[in-house]
Amino acid sequence: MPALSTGSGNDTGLYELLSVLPSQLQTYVESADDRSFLHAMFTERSLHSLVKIHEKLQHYENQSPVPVLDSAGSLAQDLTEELQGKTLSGEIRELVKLLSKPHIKSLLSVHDTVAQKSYDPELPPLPDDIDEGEDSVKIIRLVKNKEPLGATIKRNEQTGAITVARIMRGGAADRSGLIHVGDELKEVNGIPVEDKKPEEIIHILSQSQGAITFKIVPGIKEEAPGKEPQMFVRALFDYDPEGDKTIPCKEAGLAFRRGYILQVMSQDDATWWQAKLEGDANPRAGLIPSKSLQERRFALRQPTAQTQVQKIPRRKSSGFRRSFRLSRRNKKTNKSMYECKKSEQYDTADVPTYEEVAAYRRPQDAKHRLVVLVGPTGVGLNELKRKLLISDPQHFGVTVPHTTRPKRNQETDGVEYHFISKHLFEADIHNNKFIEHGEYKGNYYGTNLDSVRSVLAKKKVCLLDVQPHTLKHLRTAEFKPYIVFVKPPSIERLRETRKNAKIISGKDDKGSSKPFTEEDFQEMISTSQQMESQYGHLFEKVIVNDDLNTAFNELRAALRRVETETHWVPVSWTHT
Ligand SMILES: Nc1ncnc2c1ncn2[C@@H]1O[C@H](COP(=O)(O)OP(=O)(O)OP(=O)(O)O)[C@@H](O)[C@H]1O
Repeated sequence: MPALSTGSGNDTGLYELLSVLPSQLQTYVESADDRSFLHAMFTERSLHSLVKIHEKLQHYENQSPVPVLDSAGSLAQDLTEELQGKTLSGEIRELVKLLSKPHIKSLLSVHDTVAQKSYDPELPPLPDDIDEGEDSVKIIRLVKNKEPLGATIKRNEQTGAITVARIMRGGAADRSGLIHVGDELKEVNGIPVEDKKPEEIIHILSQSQGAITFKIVPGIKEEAPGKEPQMFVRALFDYDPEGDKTIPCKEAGLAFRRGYILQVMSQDDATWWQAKLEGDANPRAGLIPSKSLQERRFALRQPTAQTQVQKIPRRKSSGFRRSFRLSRRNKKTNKSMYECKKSEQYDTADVPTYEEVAAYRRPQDAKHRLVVLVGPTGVGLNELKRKLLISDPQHFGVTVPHTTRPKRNQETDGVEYHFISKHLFEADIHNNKFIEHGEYKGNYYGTNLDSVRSVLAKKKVCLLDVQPHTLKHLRTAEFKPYIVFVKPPSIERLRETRKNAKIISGKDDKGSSKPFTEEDFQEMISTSQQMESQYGHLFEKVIVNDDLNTAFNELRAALRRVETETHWVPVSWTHT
């Protein structure tokens, strides 16, 4: 039987073997199935192709081809230069075009590397002034483009040594894997750094382009490379490193605005975290104040903030909503009839720093997120709610308020109000079932959590407008509120747009309406500013109610997106 090797070029021994094997083996194989299996296997096309490749490889191995030249790359370049600028035929133009393609250039470069057998990486020459007694040093060469290095340094006050303080995740230094926290910097581009201030070294680095050579004494502790962390937070405050005197390196800071989603990459340092903007293609992290640092900063400013908060007066002089926003099905419902009793204190314990969030998309059959509208009195919350209800009464719904006052003849329980006993109402107050409640002429009125639940249970979008201090209690996994702040336009635009509008008078108990006064406009704007500064971190959407139809369309579109698209919500809302 021939050996499984074909030897020289045209020898077809292996093919012959493949063709005769089934008949040769026939006498040893009894089962017809096995025989047909063997036949199919030996006539299989892929087996024949493999044998062909084997043949070719053997052929070239025996020939031991050697490259004709080892500088195909430079030859191609010379040829291109020679041909350029001459009157060329179509074929030569095509050749020039081919030779200029990066893939061909790379292929030729690989060819030359193999031909020259120069497989070792090219290292920069070692500096010849290395002191024998010196610690073992690492010479690192990084090629720097416009991107910063992504590392911060510090000076040890006792020894004067300059060490790497932190490596920004995803930055150039991090990606190189060559520089680590704790490494001691000896030289940058041959310039000793021992007697230099960190700012001077940063200056040398920022001036350097192209290859930078570092002489480094490796630190003892090296960071273990970790997986990219996946913690996302919503920033609840604005941050600008330019104005931050305490940041170790302004250039390394990451600026952000309240509401931005940040991906936290490292919390190794208790004071300065590293983060990048969510969705940013740039892998390099920037420094941001850690949660605890921001809390400390807030606490230092707190005494003034606290007095300001407590000073916010009640509706009559401040413009905070004077009423609970109850269902307006009955136009006669007097919206100024009751005051908020207990919830005027503000919870100042919550420090707006960061809130951990996760991406959430409402499953098709799940209940809708509660839509909460907030804004100063007279801004147009009821008008917007009314327009939404009219636009799609099957889709949107509002809550029915509870009261202890006796039902009137024309009223139906559960339509204008849920009429309940004082005893029951007080029990519900005790059990924290009221979002807002108040008393008027000896009767209680209020918006009960169960009335929100009953709208949501009908698979409707529940529209609720509340005073902003109640938001905190509504922010639960059950309601997943989408909070929209409706804010007034400029005073000039208020004068123009509200010419025919009416505000419910706060001066009498009857809730009679009157045209807006200049004082009403000013109050609306200042209350809006107060609300935004105090509760702005809770608002997911801000709409300026300038032109009513534009504001309505913006709100409608935002609500559609809430129903269908992915949004960032507090991570606890996504736990089942
Ligand atoms: N963009 C707008 N342009 C003109 N008029 C408007 C606009 N938005 C609302 N209005 C009018 O302003 C008045 C007050 O609006 P609305 O009652 O909706 O305010 P509200 O925020 O619910 O106030 P309140 O706190 O007093 O209940 C109404 O007459 C309304 O029609």
